[in-house]
Amino acid sequence: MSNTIIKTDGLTKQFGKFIAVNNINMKVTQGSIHGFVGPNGAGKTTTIKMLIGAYQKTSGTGSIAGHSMGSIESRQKIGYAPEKSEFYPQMTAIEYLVYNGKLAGLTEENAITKAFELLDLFEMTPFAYKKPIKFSSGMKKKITLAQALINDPEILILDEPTANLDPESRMFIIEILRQFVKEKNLTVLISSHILTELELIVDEVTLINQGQIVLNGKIEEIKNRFNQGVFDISTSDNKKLSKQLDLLNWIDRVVRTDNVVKVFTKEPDRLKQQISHILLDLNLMLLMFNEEKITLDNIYKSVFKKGDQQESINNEEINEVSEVTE
Ligand SMILES: Nc1ncnc2c1ncn2[C@@H]1O[C@H](COP(=O)(O)OP(=O)(O)OP(=O)(O)O)[C@@H](O)[C@H]1O
Repeated sequence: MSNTIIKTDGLTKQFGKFIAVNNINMKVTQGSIHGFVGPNGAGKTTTIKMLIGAYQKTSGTGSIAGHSMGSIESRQKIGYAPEKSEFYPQMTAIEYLVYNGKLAGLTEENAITKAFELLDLFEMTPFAYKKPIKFSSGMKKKITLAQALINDPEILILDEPTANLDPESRMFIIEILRQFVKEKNLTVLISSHILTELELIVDEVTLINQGQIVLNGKIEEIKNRFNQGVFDISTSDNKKLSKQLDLLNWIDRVVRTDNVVKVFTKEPDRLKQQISHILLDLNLMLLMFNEEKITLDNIYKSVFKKGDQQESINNEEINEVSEVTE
């Protein structure tokens, strides 16, 4: 049984006449890593700022762990790391973390203990008494994340946490997040315009474009929905196999190359069920049978291509794809 910890209903934000976030329905499951993905200007930061209570909504509702978005109770549940942190020029890393810990309601003693624990976790202990303003972007990002974790939040909201980082720092941060989710049942909402790196860690995803949600759901369900039904098959006689498959009206296309028969079908399960009978009838030996797995990146590309053609996707379609199982 999974619970929804973040939920929005018709959430909307207008800046003057411009609708930055347009009537979005979004669900995030407790204990999941949820990718919030869309191109630049899609409305990710605006949505996040409403969720953390930094922006007033124009209309709609949002709840965080059962509390109204923006309320003190909801804010206490959240740790937030902005895309770019502002550091006070004179503050050292430890002072910055303790200051933020106290702002989040910790006693000085607890804030100090927690700050040193987090510096250790992010391998930043040697820099405790140095000033973050002078750090590299990777080091600044680690301090920003440590700040977001200082009050042991239930929900961590990260705006572009790995933007402008080298691959090693990205993997380091991703690993720490993975560890936290596993150990503390933390829910993580990560916004990014790059899907490939998120693909490794996210359980769920929301795709947003031009202020509207295009897709919201669990990765496996989404992948199944977009399942292409493309198979690579190799047998002792590929010519014979492709001739036979070509005769079947539920097979859309068969392409034979030297070693492989590529098969396209809208009925992938039927092919999986029947392939052994087909081979037996033809007296063929199976050498390879692979279903091409669709990547999240391909889904992203196909969804945004569709979005471009349609300008926007209407609400009925959004409801059809908004299915994070409760
Ligand atoms: N304070 C504001 N006043 C007016 N327009 C704004 C304001 N903040 C954001 N916008 C506009 O709202 C839209 C969504 O911006 P937002 O920053 O939420 O996008 P984003 O998906 O986070 O993009 P990025 O990945 O570039 O950060 C953009 O067109 C942006 O120009």
